[in-house]
This record gives sequence, C-alpha cells and structure tokens, in this order.
Amino acid sequence: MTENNSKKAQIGVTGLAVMGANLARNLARNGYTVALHNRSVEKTDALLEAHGSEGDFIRTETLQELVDSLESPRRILVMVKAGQPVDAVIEQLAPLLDKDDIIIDGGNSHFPDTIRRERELAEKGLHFVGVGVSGGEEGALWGPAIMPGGSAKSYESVGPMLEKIAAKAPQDGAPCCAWLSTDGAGHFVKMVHNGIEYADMQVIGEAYDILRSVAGIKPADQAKIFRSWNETELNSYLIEITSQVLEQVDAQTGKPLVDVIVDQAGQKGTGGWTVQAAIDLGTPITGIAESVFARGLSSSNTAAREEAQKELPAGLIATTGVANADEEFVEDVRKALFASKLVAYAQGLDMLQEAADQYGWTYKLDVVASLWRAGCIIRAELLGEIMEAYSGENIPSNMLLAPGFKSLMEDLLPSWRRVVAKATALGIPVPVFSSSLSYYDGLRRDRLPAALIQGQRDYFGAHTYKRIDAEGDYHVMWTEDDRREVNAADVHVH
Ligand SMILES: NC(=O)C1=CN([C@@H]2O[C@H](COP(=O)(O)OP(=O)(O)OC[C@H]3O[C@@H](n4cnc5c(N)ncnc54)[C@H](OP(=O)(O)O)[C@@H]3O)[C@@H](O)[C@H]2O)C=CC1
Ligand SMILES: O=C(CO)[C@H](O)[C@H](O)COP(=O)(O)O
Repeated sequence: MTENNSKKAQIGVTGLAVMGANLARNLARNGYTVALHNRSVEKTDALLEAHGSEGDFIRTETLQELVDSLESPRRILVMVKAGQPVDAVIEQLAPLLDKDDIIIDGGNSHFPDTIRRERELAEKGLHFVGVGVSGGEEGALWGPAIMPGGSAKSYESVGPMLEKIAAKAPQDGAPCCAWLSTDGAGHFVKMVHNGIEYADMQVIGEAYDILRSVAGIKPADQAKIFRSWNETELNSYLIEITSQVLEQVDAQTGKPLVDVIVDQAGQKGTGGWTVQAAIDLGTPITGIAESVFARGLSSSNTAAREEAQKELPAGLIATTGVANADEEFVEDVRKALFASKLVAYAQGLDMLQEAADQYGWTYKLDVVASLWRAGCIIRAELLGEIMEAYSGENIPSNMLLAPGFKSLMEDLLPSWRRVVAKATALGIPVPVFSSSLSYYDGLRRDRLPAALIQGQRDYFGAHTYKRIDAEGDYHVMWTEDDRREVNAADVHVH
C-alpha cells in the first residue's frame, strides 16, 4: 500500500468481491497504482490485509475519496453485481466526475443496459466502456480474456492497461484483449462467450452421462479418460477441469463428489440472454438454447421430475453395434462431443456475425476467436484454428464450411450418429448432441420441410409462399373450389 497520500492512482476499482479484488491485484502487479473501494469497507481492508504488499494500492472508504485519489482523466473500473447495482453505482459516481472521465463496467452486464448507460453518460460528457471479462478468480488475477466495447477514443486511454493485464495467447503471445466495437459490443461478445460456455459444459455432461450410463465407467476412471482427451484436439480448460471434478472424492462419504452434488444446474442469466438475443436476430443457436433449457429442466420443476421418474414409461429399445465399454465406444463418445462442441462455436460465431450486420458493429470473427484463445472459460486449442479459418480473404459463411472443419466433420459424423442413436434408444437425454446433429443435417439437406410449413401458413393465414421456379409471392385460393394459385401481387394477400 502506498504511503504517499498525494500520489494519484492511475485506475480505481469499486466492487472488491472475487473479480474486482483479483483484477485490482493484477493491475497492481503490472505496475499500476490502484485505488480501492467497496460499498462495505470490510472487503477493502481484507484485500489490503492479505495482499496490500503486492503493489501500490490507495485505500478509500467513500466514492468521493475514490474520485479524489485518481489522476485525470479518471478511470474507474466497476466490478459490482450485474444489473441494478451497476446503475446504483453510476448514479452515485457520475455527479462526482469531470468531463472525459471514464467509467468501465467489467461485470456481466446485459448489452442493452450497456448501450443505455453509455448514451446517458455521454450526455453528461462522461465515457462509459462496457467490458466483458472472463476467466473467473484465477483469470482475473493472472490474466483474463477481456472483451471491450465503448468508443474507440476511450479505448486509447484504457486499452493499454487492459491489454497489459489480459491473458496472452500461447500461440503468439498476443494479449487476449482488443477493442471490439462501439457501445454494447464488448458485453454482447462476452454474453455469446457464455452461451458457448453453457453448450460446451452441457456436451461434456452428456459425454459423462453416456460413459457412465451406457458403459458403466466410474467417475475416477472417467477422470483418466477426460485427461487423455485433453491431449487430443479437445484440449481445453473445461475438459481439464472436468477431469479434476470427476476425480474429486467427497471427504464426508468417500463417494465421488459428483455423486453427492444435487443434479440441479444454476444459471445467472447470460445463457438465457444469449438465446433471447438470438431469437431477436433470427439466428438458430439450437445447441446453445438446448444447453440453457437443459439447466432449466434439471432445476425448474423438481416435483415433476420426481413424479416422472416413477410414472413415465421408458420405452427403451435394444441397440446393436459397438460394445459399450470398449475403446471404440469411448472414442465414438469423444468424437460426438467434439462435433457438438464445434457446432456450439459455429452457432455462437454465426450469431456474432448477424449481430454485427444488424447492429452495425465492426468486430471481426478472427479477432473475437483470438481473444478467446487464453484466459477465458471457453479457451481451447480449437480457437487457434477457428481464428485461422476467419483470417484472410475467404471468410466462411458458416464455421463448419471452412475447409479444415469440413474434413474434420467427415471423420466425426459416423461416431456422432452412432452415439446419438444409442443414447436415444437407451433413454439417455442428449439434448445438445442431438440438436447439434440436427442443426448440421438441417444445414446440409437439400430440401427442408419448411416448404410444407409455408403451405400451411398460406392455408390458414394467406401468408403466401415463393416458388422454386418463378419470382414473386404466391397464394392458393384455398377456400374456393378450384384452389387456384394466384400471384400475391394481383390480389390482396400478405
Ligand atoms: N465470479 C466470476 O467468476 C465472474 C463474475 N463476473 C461478473 O463480474 C461482476 C462481479 O462479480 P463477483 O466478483 O463475482 O461479485 P458479485 O457479482 O458477487 O458482486 C458482489 C460485489 O458487488 C457489490 N455490490 C452489490 N450490490 C451493490 C450496490 N447496490 N452498490 C454497490 N456495490 C454493490 C458488493 O459490495 P458489498 O461487498 O458491499 O456487498 C460486492 O463488492 C459480476 O457482474 C459478475 O457477473 C464475470 C466473470 C466471472
Ligand atoms: O461469466 C462467467 C464466466 O465466463 C461466470 O462464471 C458466469 O457467472 C457463469 O455463468 P452461470 O452462473 O450462469 O453458470
């Protein structure tokens, strides 16, 4: 902690829970003088007591003291609970600030809130930067992935600091932080990151369930399998931590920890926001959506789950093919997991492109992928290849159409189909494995039943359809005896 009371801090952090405290320490370790503030002063003092010697910190008790302790233009990183607390802090902070000071919101804020907050603060002459941060406690301390939005001008002031504390990509040492685009773009990209995170976690869960329920492989043995998978193209943070969770033994009972954890998954909202935003954009992020609903099914109506366990028939059917416990089956599951994971990334990136097109954001998908290569929860070896796929001239219209991924899919598909078929026959829910496979088949199929849906829509609502062999919109006079087709331009239909 600095002894020099007149020394000004280069950045202030308010909100010193898990993320704020560790980001503050990361900033200090990187040579910045950091002013500390928390609503309740106990967290500030606890941080200083435990880590005050790590760098230059300035202790403050009030927001006025925090503001007074900062060099101009001020930079204040807000790391409080997302939602109303962010507005509460801004409301108290803004009147204390001067023109051109910068408020940085590093929490998981909803992007429409970020757009609104930036607009409102701009009217007061203040800059507001919405920044997605991923990496949890360890990432915040040692280098998170950072996804900044806001104006390019304010990035000139905060960017160098953020890049310094960000994770560095193992492939080229580049910081996992770059300005993405205006207003809510940073929080939007972080939200989609979390949507992919949900799908990635769910497909790992589905693989675990199949290996356990079909092949009878115990958690400790699965830990070894996941560890070996981490040496393959599945290499990622989530696979690595899965092996550690699976090998954990509960001290009280001696059982695998996973067997004593209640099987109801929580969620704080970012996955659901991703699905809502995708619906607004019209992007089919089916695997991500299923992963959100799978958490909901596990926890929202537990009474129905209990009753269904006793009452609902299983209707299982016999399966043939590869034996359950052999290496071939385990490899099938690995490939099904990898294929479903690829679809999650493809869907998330598709959604990001659509949002850029509709909302006027300028980020490029290779840059987004580059930021996710280290520090964040979805970091994976795969992201280097995704970055490559979107670099250069020939940007694929869907990630799965990039040459490398196309040939990979060819290898993964037979395993993926076998695993989905087997799990379905045996009554093991695989919502993301199966919906991702349906998405893949939906993309590649030459004719979809959407044609029939258009016919139905025209029947009950005169909504018209297009023909495969002519321009224009058409309608059948369904209620007339001759059911003749008319050009919609010639009659009053919509
Ligand atoms: N935890 C994680 O792994 C990750 C979290 N995030 C996001 O980062 C942000 C911070 O997360 P985390 O560190 O977990 O902390 P929490 O989300 O648990 O928030 C706790 C902090 O918010 C403060 N706070 C709550 N309400 C108010 C209020 N009305 N006015 C002022 N301060 C308030 C608390 O102050 P007090 O101590 O006085 O109660 C405390 O400092 C959140 O947006 C979260 O979603 C992002 C990535 C990962
Ligand atoms: O943002 C994060 C990581 O990237 C957080 O860990 C997030 O809170 C996890 O989401 P949820 O609680 O909904 O599982």
